[in-house]
Amino acid sequence: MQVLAVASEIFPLIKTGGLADVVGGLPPALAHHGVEVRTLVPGYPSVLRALEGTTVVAEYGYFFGAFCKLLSGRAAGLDLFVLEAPQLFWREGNPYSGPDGQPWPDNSVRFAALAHMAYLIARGDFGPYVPDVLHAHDWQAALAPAYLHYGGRSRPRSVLTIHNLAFQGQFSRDLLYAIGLPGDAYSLDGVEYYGGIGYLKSGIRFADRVTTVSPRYAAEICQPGAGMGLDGLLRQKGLALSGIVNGIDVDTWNPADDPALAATYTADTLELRARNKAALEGRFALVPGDGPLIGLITRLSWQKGMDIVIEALPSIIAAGCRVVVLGTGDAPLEAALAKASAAHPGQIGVFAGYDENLAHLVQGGADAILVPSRFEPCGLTQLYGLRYGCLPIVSRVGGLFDTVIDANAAAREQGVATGIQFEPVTREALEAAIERFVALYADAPAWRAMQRQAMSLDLSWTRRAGAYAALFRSLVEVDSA
Ligand SMILES: Nc1ncnc2c1ncn2[C@@H]1O[C@H](COP(=O)(O)OP(=O)(O)O[C@H]2O[C@H](CO)[C@@H](O)[C@H](O)[C@H]2O)[C@@H](O)[C@H]1O
Repeated sequence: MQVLAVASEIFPLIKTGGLADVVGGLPPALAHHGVEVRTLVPGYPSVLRALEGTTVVAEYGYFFGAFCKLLSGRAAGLDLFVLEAPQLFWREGNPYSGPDGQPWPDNSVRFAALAHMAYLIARGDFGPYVPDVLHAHDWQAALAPAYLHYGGRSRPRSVLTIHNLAFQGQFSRDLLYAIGLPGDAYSLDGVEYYGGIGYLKSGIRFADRVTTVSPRYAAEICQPGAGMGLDGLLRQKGLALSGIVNGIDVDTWNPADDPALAATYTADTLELRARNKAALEGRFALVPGDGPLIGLITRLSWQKGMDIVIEALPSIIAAGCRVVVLGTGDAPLEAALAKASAAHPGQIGVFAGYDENLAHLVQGGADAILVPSRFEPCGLTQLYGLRYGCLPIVSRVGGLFDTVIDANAAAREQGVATGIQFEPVTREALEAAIERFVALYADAPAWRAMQRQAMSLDLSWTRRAGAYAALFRSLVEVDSA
């Protein structure tokens, strides 16, 4: 079975967050289930530099206002289609925003072009390649099912995966013709969304199946609040909406063989983690010690609950913990963290930036990974934490709820506990969770047992990809029945 995926990020070529990990991790895992994936991505500089065995599939003098080529080739072991359109995508740095941190003003056109190219490939313009299923990720790709619909095509079937409902891609209605949609598409039952054009809304409306990245989040987004304006439409999808928990790349994230660590280790050699902890103390200029060390690896944003962490930092330090933060994002949160670090020298270390290797060292050296999100579709950092025996302290939402088993008395008795959950997302609840963490950590045999349990879980994409393969097959089998 052939699947055409389309997305704006793919690890290891271009990444701003978890979307890239998923888009890069799924294809090799789906191959084990007999599903061949080719992924269409924009021709960013980093993608074009990595592309090998390139062939030109098609060339357009004028495509969404730009000269463009559709390339095919391979990079980092992935089969790719690349939309090379220098006017739209030859921009270094963040794929969505300029050096001033503001979204590129032409994002509407850039990602409509991407989705439209996916549609052209999907409908068979570049045969013999014709996919059985089109799999679009997030708002940047979400117009593709709408193009299929307005192009009069019901095949191939389409799946939209929502990684984060907070990013919806809403643009002016004046763009309708410029992005190649007919006048009648602008209706409540079409692409219209609160007086504009909603890219994610269009994908939800027209995809045959909508998935999100955990069952709990799939249920949450059908409610007002977490539904962020789309809950009504999502409720209407009924059984066509489901949640599939993300896997992780267990080769890239493997404590037994991780070049970013000072010392590699397994569940049987957990004492070696101490060397990573020492390396982490060095990197973050912390006072060395045996006391509990909490790590955070995150976008600094409201979603991730960072304002609450900042409020709670004095009590977290007073409880005897040290904290390292690896994060980038909202300037006021970055400033507040720098201030907290200056107020608690040697206790709070902050690296305001993006550093993939340092993320691995945090997972390999910290005792716990804190993920206090207000909402979290799945979350990957807690999964990496489980794999590294860096036990997650998480809010009880979305994928965090689905993937961490709270260390309550019953769970500990049965030996299934893997972390700590708390609710609501408030300073008080977080502080109470930290108290529980400190007490659990002090009971070294119990802590070790939880670490071993966490590290024994199968979090691999190979396992999770089976659910996607089954979904794709169910769509194709309906057709051939
Ligand atoms: N400063 C930094 N330096 C280095 N690495 C950093 C970093 N900040 C973040 N990262 C990395 O970026 C990724 C973040 O992934 P998450 O899933 O936790 O959140 P994100 O909100 O980006 O993803 C969205 O999509 C994913 C994928 O579906 C969902 O899991 C999630 O809930 C949803 O919000 C991880 O690989 C993490 O290690």
